[in-house]
Amino acid sequence: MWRIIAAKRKQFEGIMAEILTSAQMRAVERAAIEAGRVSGLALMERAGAGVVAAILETWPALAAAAAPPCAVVLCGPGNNGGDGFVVARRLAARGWRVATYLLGTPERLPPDARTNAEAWSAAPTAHALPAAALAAGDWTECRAGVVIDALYGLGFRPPLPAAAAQMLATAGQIVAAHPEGWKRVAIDIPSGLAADAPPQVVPACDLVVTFHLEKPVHPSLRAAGLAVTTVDIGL
Ligand SMILES: NC(=O)C1=CN([C@@H]2O[C@H](COP(=O)(O)OP(=O)(O)OC[C@H]3O[C@@H](n4cnc5c(N)ncnc54)[C@H](O)[C@@H]3O)[C@@H](O)[C@H]2O)[C@@H](O)CC1
Ligand SMILES: [K+]
Repeated sequence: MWRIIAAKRKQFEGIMAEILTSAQMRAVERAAIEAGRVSGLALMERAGAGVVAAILETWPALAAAAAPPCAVVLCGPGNNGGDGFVVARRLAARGWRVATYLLGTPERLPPDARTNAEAWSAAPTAHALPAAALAAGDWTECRAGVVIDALYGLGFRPPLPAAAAQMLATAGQIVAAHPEGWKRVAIDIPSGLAADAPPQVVPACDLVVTFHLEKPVHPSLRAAGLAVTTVDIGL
């Protein structure tokens, strides 16, 4: 009897070990950085590289298309936005047509995100109305592409600001105009959802790419039919 309970408990702990809360994930990252095993910047580079690899693995036809695909990258004010700038730089290096839209100002980005914003563009632009700038972009000729949601990740606390909701809605219109060719990818967590709680509403998204281990929100997203990929960033 006790052996069965002990075995069940071990099994339960095994399942639990596959998920980290946002605080646990931050603690793992901090420990790796403080031990000198990796820098925050290197982790961000691995995260962005992992997102690009997941995109190419999920949709190989995008990379094989005759015309270069497009990427619309929505970057938020924190390190999730920093991941977005890494993705932008890496997709552009592959010949994709890439545009970034920053919610916030480059000067107020945290250091690693700012470094990547500047590596992407010597003069990263802040749009007073990112959704309006996004709507003004002409994507009609671009039959294949991705919208990258890098607005908020582990640091998000609801509610979603209206400006962010507008950016997601406007980007959603680009995807809706090309139902076959464009995909939506969320970095770490679809923006508007809290990492540590089941979602109230499951957003439209074709792929969620998270890092190291899933967070409490991810199993519910998978259960709702969303594809969730976990990338090893060497932690
Ligand atoms: N070096 C690092 O710290 C790494 C971070 N990673 C990425 O960084 C993310 C976490 O970064 P952060 O901790 O900066 O958090 P986020 O980028 O998720 O967001 C934090 C920012 O959003 C703002 N914010 C949160 N909720 C808001 C609301 N309701 N209204 C308005 N503003 C709001 C905060 O004030 C802050 O400016 C992860 O999800 C992951 O994508 C990965 O790149 C791995 C390495
Ligand atoms: K996100």
